[in-house]
Amino acid sequence: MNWDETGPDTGDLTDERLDDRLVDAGADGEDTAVEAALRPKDLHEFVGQEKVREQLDLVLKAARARGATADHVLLSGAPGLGKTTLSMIIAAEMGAPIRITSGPAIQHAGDLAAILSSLQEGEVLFLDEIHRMSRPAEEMLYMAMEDFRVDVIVGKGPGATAIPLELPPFTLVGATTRAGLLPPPLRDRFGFTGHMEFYAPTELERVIHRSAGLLDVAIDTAGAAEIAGRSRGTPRIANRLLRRVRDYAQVKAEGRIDRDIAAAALRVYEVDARGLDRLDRAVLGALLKLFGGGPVGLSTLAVAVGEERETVEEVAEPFLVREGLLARTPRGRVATPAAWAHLGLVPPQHGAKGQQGLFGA
Ligand SMILES: Nc1ncnc2c1ncn2[C@@H]1O[C@H](COP(=O)(O)OP(=O)(O)OP(=O)(O)O)[C@@H](O)[C@H]1O
Repeated sequence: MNWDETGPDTGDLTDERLDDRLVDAGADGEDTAVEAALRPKDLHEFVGQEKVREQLDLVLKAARARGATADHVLLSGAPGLGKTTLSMIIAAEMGAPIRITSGPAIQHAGDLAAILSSLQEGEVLFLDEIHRMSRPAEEMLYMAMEDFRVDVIVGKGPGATAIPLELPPFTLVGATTRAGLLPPPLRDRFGFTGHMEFYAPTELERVIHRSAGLLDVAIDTAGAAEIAGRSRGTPRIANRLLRRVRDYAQVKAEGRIDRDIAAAALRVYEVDARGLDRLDRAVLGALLKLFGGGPVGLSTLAVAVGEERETVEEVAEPFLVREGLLARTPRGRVATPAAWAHLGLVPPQHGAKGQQGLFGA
């Protein structure tokens, strides 16, 4: 591979393109529809996350044995790792209904009071992105979680009065991508906290085989391994890549997925063997080819790939850092030896490093 063949061609990395990123761990419209069908229905079917599963199993069994409502549960972890799925499993295991809402949807304490006061006894309330709730709603939640009671404020100013409202016992399942952002008083009110880890490739293979079965797609072991290796440790991405590979297999291979078909399909969709897409490779390519592997400042790197600073920092970099391909240092972004190897390039010899330090952070 040389520079002339692979210069960072970033012309069409528009916002719409970013919305369509196959390797984005967030849910899109198509996911929402299909995910309902692919969600495991009980803890037994839920793949991986052994620790969380084992601990949660105990919490739920003990609550059932006591005939009590389960303790409040906090689930933390990156998008697409199964927090919503687990909350539904908690409700199913407790034989309870579930109400699903999210922090950003609750901007006023009154919004939360309306939801809480309409819960049934034992109901599971799933609050996604709990760290994004407004402060007054958060404070109302403290009392609701601890005492199953809220104070509804009626009126304004000096004449305002607090009317206490008893709530039925319920189980709050809070989900957050960043447990560290939760104020300690909120974190402390959860009886159980489960941290969801990225999945190992073998676990993702199991997710893919399970989903292929539900979607009635024929896939062999090597085909599932090929998709798993490109799924960035995330079941949502694994399921999405499986659906795209299925499309390709239907058109080109009578619907059967093996290693070659999976690899060929994902080449078409520009997801490489390690799960990097076009944006990731453009960032890495610019860092290596234009700046000799860095250090280079984030703004300079962003200009080089024709993207916003935030896009590079928030969309591309987290996975590159996680994969050990890029490091954020006080002097700027630096490529690791693995990055050179991944793009099939040879790092410059020491003499060529005269550029270092020219590009500020
Ligand atoms: N452990 C698992 N086993 C099998 N499938 C899983 C597992 N975890 C997640 N999935 C599948 O991945 C998809 C995404 O899961 P889910 O919606 O629960 O993720 P999430 O962590 O709630 O994401 P977000 O934070 O973006 O809402 C679903 O289709 C689900 O079926």
